[in-house]
Order: sequence, then structure tokens, then C-alpha cells
Amino acid sequence: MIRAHTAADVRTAEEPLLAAGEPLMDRAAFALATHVAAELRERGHRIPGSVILLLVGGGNNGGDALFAGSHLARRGCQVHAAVLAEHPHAAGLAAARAAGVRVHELAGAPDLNDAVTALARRAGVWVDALTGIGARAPLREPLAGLVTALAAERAASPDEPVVVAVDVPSGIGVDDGAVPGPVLPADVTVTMGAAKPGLLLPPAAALAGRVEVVDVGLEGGLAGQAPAVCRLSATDVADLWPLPGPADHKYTRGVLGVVAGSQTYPGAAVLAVAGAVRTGLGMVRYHGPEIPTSLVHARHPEVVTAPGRVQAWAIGCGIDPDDAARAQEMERGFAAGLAARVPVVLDAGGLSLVHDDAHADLPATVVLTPHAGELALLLTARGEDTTREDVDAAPARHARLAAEVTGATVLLKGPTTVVAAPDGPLYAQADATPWLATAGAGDVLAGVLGALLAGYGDALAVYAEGRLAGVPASLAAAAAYVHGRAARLAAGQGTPPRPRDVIFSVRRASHGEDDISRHTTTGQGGPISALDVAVALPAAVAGLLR
Ligand SMILES: NC(=O)C1=CN([C@@H]2O[C@H](COP(=O)(O)OP(=O)(O)OC[C@H]3O[C@@H](n4cnc5c(N)ncnc54)[C@H](O)[C@@H]3O)[C@@H](O)[C@H]2O)[C@@H](O)CC1
Ligand SMILES: Nc1ncnc2c1ncn2[C@@H]1O[C@H](COP(=O)(O)OP(=O)(O)O)[C@@H](O)[C@H]1O
Ligand SMILES: [K+]
Repeated sequence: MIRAHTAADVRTAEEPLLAAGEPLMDRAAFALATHVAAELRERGHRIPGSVILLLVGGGNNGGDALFAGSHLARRGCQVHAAVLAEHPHAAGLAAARAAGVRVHELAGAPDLNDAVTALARRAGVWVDALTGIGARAPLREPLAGLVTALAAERAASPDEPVVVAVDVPSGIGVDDGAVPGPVLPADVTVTMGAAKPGLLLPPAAALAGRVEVVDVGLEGGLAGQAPAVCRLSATDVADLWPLPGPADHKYTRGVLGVVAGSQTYPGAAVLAVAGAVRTGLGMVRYHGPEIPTSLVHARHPEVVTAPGRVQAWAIGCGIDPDDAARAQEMERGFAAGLAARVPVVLDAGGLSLVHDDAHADLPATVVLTPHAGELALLLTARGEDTTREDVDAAPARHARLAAEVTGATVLLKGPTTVVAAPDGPLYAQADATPWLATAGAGDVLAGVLGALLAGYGDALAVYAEGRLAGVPASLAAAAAYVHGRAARLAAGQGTPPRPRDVIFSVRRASHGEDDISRHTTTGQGGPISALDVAVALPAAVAGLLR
């Protein structure tokens, strides 16, 4: 699991170490230099003679780059430092000069953008060390204008330089993932001590490139702090997965009640049921009129239509809340779920059930699965005027707000899926492929999540605040992971990039045991339908449990 910590938590963890004289910046700078060298090698460049430009701001972030630059200069690189602050890190500057880094003091220069762009054109690597966790986004002028000019220069240059961001791409919202102003997109972000929320959360995460976490010795200090944002990896999801044992039967494995599909959208019933059945569970009880039912049976003869006890509900895919008969069935299912205190997934039309505040204080075992447009409608209906654009600009904040307003867990769909409960960490899962942006994919996800929740059976039925707090959110994140993994398999792209807690450690580097392994990706893949995703689910789960 990747655990991201806020800037404040990182500072709290740093304090005692700095007071004890631990050389945190030396470790950060050494690892940064090692990563820059690795990027050069990976692209087939020799390290001696490579031209590197450091973009140096006035804080310790700039200090990291100056010390790293001195290591690289000693290894024969031609290192230029564009120093953009009046008072850069003094010891870093001295070390850089002593090692032969060419220092260009450009703070206040009238032709700043031109001067830096001219240096940038000659460099194969740009190191973005303008600001780190000490800055509040957006970047102020003149840095904002400079970053805009550099981003344009990079996009226009035939041999795109490698951009390595130090700790975070300068200008992102470190704690909330906002992008309120210009940011230079990075290929790699080398982040110190722990990932930061903005490196996992959309929209900023898309500007960070690959994230490498450097072990500077903060783990002990951070262990006591709850992470702000988590990302599950295959191992975490495997640990959460309900495995059938020899004594299990269909009722102990979990039964899911599904209210999905309508005359108008019959396919949604088939897709939600396919998602559930192929995720694995004891039984699906499907509730619907003749038309979706016959289609569901044609594809899934194992589905039962007799009413009876269930361990979870999935309600709303392919249902228009204005369809009075179907709306009534959704309400009946929801009321039954709440009365029995079993988990309920509300998707698509089912979200209208929580548009008014009749259900003000839902348990976190109710999981809402809106996309950005549906979340905006829900929040607006609950008195928080919100547009789809607002949600896209700050997905995590709006998912959390909806969780607070309703009490439910909220899984917000999108290129990165964000899960928020009223408290506890956020989850940000980026395991899918843009091929998944296709009609019906959300119906499959509702089935996956319903099956997973049903698989926890009565353990979640008695969920209160205690031992299982946070479990619905982690299961929602697990469902997003498996859904994304199935989409990648279906598209022929292999398994999701493997996130690692510590991708690179200083200790390993100094022993020469370079442990950087590469992502398991197989090309661009090809188009998929929602049904293809459902079909790939058993293989996605099996691959996970290997
Ligand atoms: N405390 C330490 O010893 C360590 C710190 N580390 C590095 O230090 C960084 C934090 O350093 P600092 O606390 O000095 O802060 P930063 O270096 O993140 O930022 C401070 C600088 O940015 C400027 N600034 C702030 N907001 C701005 C804005 N909106 N627009 C333009 N300029 C702005 C400030 O005037 C100041 O010059 C981390 O991100 C990390 O890179 C690492 O070296 C690990 C050890
Ligand atoms: N660009 C993207 N990259 C990866 N996954 C995406 C992207 N866009 C959408 N998705 C995923 O595709 C699914 C679409 O669901 P949804 O919008 O509910 O579609 P539908 O209502 O047609 O089923 C969600 O799981 C979402 O997270
Ligand atoms: K930076």
C-alpha cells in the first residue's frame, strides 16, 4: 500500500530527526542524484558530459537540488543551476559551487524567462526544485510565468527533456491534489520520506509522472500518523479478498440482491449481474420486470429471482428514478438493506434515493458510486451548489463532502477513482485504462462492489463504529482495483503498474543494489466493451490471488 502523508505530518516526523542532527537533506539529495543518473542511463545517455539544469527556488526544496547537483557534477555532468530566489539554500549553493556547478543568479532578472529557457534548451534533464512542501499553491510570479514558458518550451522541443520534480511538481496542491495555476509536468517525481496526497490525487497526480519514494528515515515517525490518502496494491487487495473455505456453502459465501435495469436500459441489469457473478459470491437474487429478467437469465441461468435474505444490495444501475414502478422497487430494496443493516451500493438512478435528506445519517456501509456529474447533482440536491467542473477540479474534496453530508462511503468514478468515508483516509486508485471509459463499465463496477461487500457477509452487517470502521472504504477501493485490473487484462495491457511502499532506498543505493523494477505494461492495448471487463474478472481475481 502506498500511504501519503500531509506536509504537516511530514514536518512533525522530521522535527525530532533534524533536532538530533540526522542528515535528512544529504539522504534526499543523494537519492535525487541517483535517480537523475538512472533516468539518464535508462535513456541510453552517458552520465559524464550530460547537461542538467536545476531550477532552484528559495527553500530546502532548492537545497535538495543544489546538493544533488554537486553529486552529479562530481560524476562528470555539466550542471547548471538557475537560481530564482534572492536567498537560496546557502550550504547547498556553496556545495554546488565547490563541485563545479555553474550558478546563474537570476532572481529579479528582467529577461528571466528567456534566460532560463536558453539554459533549458541545452539540457537533457530539468530538475524542478522551485517549491516543495513549504509552499502554498499556486506559484506566484515570476515563477508562474517561468513555469508556463518552460512547459511550452518542453512541449515544443523535439528531444523532450526529462523533467524530474523534487518532492512534488512545484505549484500543485501538496495536500489536496489541486492544480490552481501553472505546473511543469514531470516524468518522475522523487519524493522524500513518504508520498504526498497531491501525488496520488487527481488532478495533480497526472502531473507527477512516476513517483519514487525515497527513504530518508521518516518511517518510524510517520508510522504513528494516519495516512491522508492510501492506494491499494495487488497484495493489499488479495489480503482483503474473501476466499471460500472447504466448509463454505452458497449462503455463507454471500448473497447479493440486485435491483438494476429497466425496459429502457435492460443491459444494465445484465452487466451489473455479470460483474457480481464473475467477481465470485454465493448467489445473486435479481429483482426486476420481465424484460431485464429474461435477458439476465439468458446470460446467467444461475441467477435466482425468488426474494429472500441477502448480505448486500446493489441498487440503481439502468434505472430512471422517474420510472415509478422501478423507483418503488429501489426504495423497497434500500429500506430492506437499511433495516437489516447490510451494505447497500447505490449507483446511477439509485443515487436519487439520497437526494433528499430523509436519509441524513446513513451508515458507512452504504456506498454511493457516482461519476462527477452524478456527484454534482447529489451535492446540489443536498444544498451544496456544485457543478461537474467543480468536482473535476477537486474530486477528493467533493467526494469527502458528499460522505460528510450523507454519512455514506462515496466511490467517485473517473480516470482515478477516489473513495471517501466521512472519516479515515481517502483512497485513490489509478489501476484502470482509458479504454474503460465506455458505456456500462460503471454497471459492472456496481456488481463487483456488491459481490465483495456480500462476501464479507454478516461481519459487515454488524458494522458500527468499532473494529470494522473503514472496511467499506477499503473494499470499495479494492473493487475499483479489480475492475481496473480486469479492464487492463481485457484490453491486453497486462496488470496495473505495481505501486511500492519504498520504491528506492538510500541504503540499497549505497550498497549498489538498485531495486528499481519497471511497470508491467504491455503496449497501448485495444478497445473493450463493458461485458469484456466482466468476462475478464475471474482471471483478474485469480492473478491477484496467485
Ligand atoms: N526539513 C528538511 O531538512 C528537509 C526538507 N526537505 C526538502 O525541503 C522541502 C521543504 O522546504 P521548505 O520548507 O524550505 O519549503 P519549500 O522549499 O517547499 O518552499 C519555500 C520557498 O518557496 C517560496 N514560496 C512559497 N510559496 C510560494 C508560491 N506560492 N509561489 C512562489 N514561491 C513560493 C518561499 O518564498 C521559499 O523560498 C521539501 O519539499 C523537501 O524537498 C528534504 O530535503 C528532506 C529534509
Ligand atoms: N479515462 C479513464 N481512465 C480509466 N478509467 C475510466 C476513465 N474514465 C472512466 N473510467 C472508469 O469507467 C467507468 C465508467 O463508469 P460510468 O461513468 O458509471 O459509466 P456507465 O454509467 O456507462 O456504466 C468507471 O469505473 C470509471 O472510473
Ligand atoms: K519541486
